[in-house]
Amino acid sequence: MARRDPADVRSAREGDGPKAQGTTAPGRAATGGDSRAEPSSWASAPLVRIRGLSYRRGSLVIFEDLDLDIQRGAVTAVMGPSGTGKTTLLKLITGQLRPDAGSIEVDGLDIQRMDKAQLFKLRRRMGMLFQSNALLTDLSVFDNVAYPLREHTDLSPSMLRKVVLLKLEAVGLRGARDVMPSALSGGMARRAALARAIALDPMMILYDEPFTGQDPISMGMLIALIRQLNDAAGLTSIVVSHDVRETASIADYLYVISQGRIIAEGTPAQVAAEDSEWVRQFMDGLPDGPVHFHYPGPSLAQDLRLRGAA
Ligand SMILES: Nc1ncnc2c1ncn2[C@@H]1O[C@H](COP(=O)(O)OP(=O)(O)OP(=O)(O)O)[C@@H](O)[C@H]1O
Repeated sequence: MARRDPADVRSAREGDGPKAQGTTAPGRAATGGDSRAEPSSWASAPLVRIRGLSYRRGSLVIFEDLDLDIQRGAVTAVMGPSGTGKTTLLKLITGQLRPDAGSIEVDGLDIQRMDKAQLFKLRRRMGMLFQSNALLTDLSVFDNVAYPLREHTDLSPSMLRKVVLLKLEAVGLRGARDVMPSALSGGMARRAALARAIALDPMMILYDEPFTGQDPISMGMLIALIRQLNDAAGLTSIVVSHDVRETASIADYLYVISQGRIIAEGTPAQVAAEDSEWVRQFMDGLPDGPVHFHYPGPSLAQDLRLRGAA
């Protein structure tokens, strides 16, 4: 797959990229026909720039020669079937995993060249919302949000209190500050974790499956919140998800990943108009298609024969 430079990405967004028609292999599709305006901030260098990324787990190829940009000020969604490597991508961006090949730059810094101390410093500028929320169960909502501030700043108690209350206000949980995590609903727990993720005013926030396990009301609140926080706080957001409709509703730009490669990218309207069978299977939730139901392995007959022989 040819590598792109930012001009190619902009070109794809503007709809003049090559359009893959009914591909039978996962090729990248940059599609056209969108009317959504491109934020002016996208003109500057991307906040995250990934080039030629390859990553394996044993013999399993997770990414192969992947190029991807996260534009400043935008909500970028990375979507794809379960097990396709979305969480792995977030771990690579935050330097928790090291690529086998390729480069990952965050805010102009090559994370492979950073030592541990530099990585920790960079990670403080990135808020992460985990699938599990990772709230500290022995601490109240207030103290969970205060935790990173106590760890990483010298704020006075009164200033710290103000910051925590403002973060809780932003997610609608100021009134629940004394509640313990075990007494929170799933949606409230996710919002408390979000308040903690923004406690240190990160430049970027990474959401790992933020809508999983949420009822429709909580999901609606989260969708609105992700967009509002991004725009009001001047954040850059990466949303990793397989919830197609919800994610597309707030994203400025989408990447669809399958089998280690980007199979489509563009604005939600551009990706929705894409007609390759790989993209359609994912976007329309089709059980049959190029992504197979069965995990790769020997045929059933072979396996049964082997078992019989054992
Ligand atoms: N620690 C690990 N050791 C070995 N393989 C792993 C490990 N973590 C993840 N994998 C494998 O890497 C692949 C990508 O996993 P990852 O969790 O990134 O996928 P995902 O797209 O986030 O999935 P989901 O949508 O289900 O959360 C999967 O096949 C998974 O089994």
